[in-house]
Amino acid sequence: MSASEVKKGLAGVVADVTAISKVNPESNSLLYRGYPVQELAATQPFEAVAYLLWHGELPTAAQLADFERLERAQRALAPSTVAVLETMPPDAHPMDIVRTAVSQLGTLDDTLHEPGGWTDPQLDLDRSALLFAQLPTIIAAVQRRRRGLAPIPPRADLDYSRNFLWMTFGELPSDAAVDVFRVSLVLYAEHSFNASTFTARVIASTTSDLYSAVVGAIGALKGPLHGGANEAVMHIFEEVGTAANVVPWLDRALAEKRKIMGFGHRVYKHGDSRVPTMHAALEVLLDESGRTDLAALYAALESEFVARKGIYPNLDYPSGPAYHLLGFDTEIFTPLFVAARVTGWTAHIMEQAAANALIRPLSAYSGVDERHVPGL
Ligand SMILES: CC(=O)SCCNC(=O)CCNC(=O)[C@H](O)C(C)(C)COP(=O)(O)OP(=O)(O)OC[C@H]1O[C@@H](n2cnc3c(N)ncnc32)[C@H](O)[C@@H]1OP(=O)(O)O
Ligand SMILES: O=C([O-])CC(=O)C(=O)O
Repeated sequence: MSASEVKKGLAGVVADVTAISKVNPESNSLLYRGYPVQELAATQPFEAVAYLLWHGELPTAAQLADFERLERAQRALAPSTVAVLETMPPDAHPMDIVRTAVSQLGTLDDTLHEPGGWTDPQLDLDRSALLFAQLPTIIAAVQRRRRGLAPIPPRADLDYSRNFLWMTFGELPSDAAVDVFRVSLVLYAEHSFNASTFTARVIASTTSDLYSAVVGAIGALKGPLHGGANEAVMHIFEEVGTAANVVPWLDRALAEKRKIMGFGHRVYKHGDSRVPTMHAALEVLLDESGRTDLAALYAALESEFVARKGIYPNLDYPSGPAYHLLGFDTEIFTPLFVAARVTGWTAHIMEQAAANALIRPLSAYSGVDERHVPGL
């Protein structure tokens, strides 16, 4: 294997098949189990999208009701999970806290000790549902602790999106704002072999357990070239300040060869299929809040960067400011991505396990030629 054969970053490499989602950069479309993501975002509760990703079909009304009952019944954290959250330094990055909490959930799962329990398909489905139900409780508690506030217990009379916002803020925004949050979760849920999902599949391919694979995926998502970009976008807005500052700021940033967060994508080169839907959702919040300054800054940075580089916004560009306007701290944005993407990750972990081959590529050696320890 020579260095010239290397596909740096595995760019363009088809690593396996998947029936979970199809990203098509030519038609700028994204299908979850065959359904256009825009149609799901317009019509489905996030619970139904999770069900679709795991089972391959949208739930019937009875199946959705059963799943909602299960999800609502599992939201409360074990006292030991609450204790783990409380021992973490309050100023630790929320992604590190969430990663640690998921790892701790793995230690509570006795079925991992059963013969074959690590990769049992039914147990993996149960574990996926548990993570789905508990991540909002964990993330809301982390957000509140950052503000010196006690956690708010989950409310079984509220659906997933409403309960998440309730546990975080102790009040509910307008129905329109709740819907923006739901739309963001649907759009973030799944995106084929992105870096965090591929990480999860690599870990699953060793026949390790689902919690370990999700912990690894969280680590991969944290990076600003991937999920961490939604947080980084907000830092950029803060740094630029106003729409009038965009041109001089961009002159400097590009001269320094900085990456502008929230723009560019490995697969989509003509725009991200999810951005128009998320941008429309963001506009609802911009209108509600009267934040014409942020709307102007958003538009100015986008048009100036696209004009100069021909590189388009990705989903993190509209999601970052949307989460800001919903009231989340910037450091909580990527954990929100975790809560959404755990659905896709776990669907992929189960798909990998069902038709497994150890993922172990080759490398081209570029070190020194063979040599020998002196004196031998
Ligand atoms: C939900 C998600 O995870 S979406 C991705 C979120 N990540 C970001 O928003 C981070 C900013 N974007 C980037 O860093 C990149 O666009 C990536 C990592 C997402 C994709 O990268 P790749 O497919 O590897 O493209 P690559 O980095 O090679 O970019 C190609 C060229 O465009 C430039 N480029 C790409 N994105 C950007 C950007 N956001 N700002 C400035 N230049 C950029 C690169 O510098 C490179 O230029 P060069 O050919 O002169 O060296
Ligand atoms: O597909 C990717 O490489 C990154 C991305 O947009 C996602 O994970 O949603």
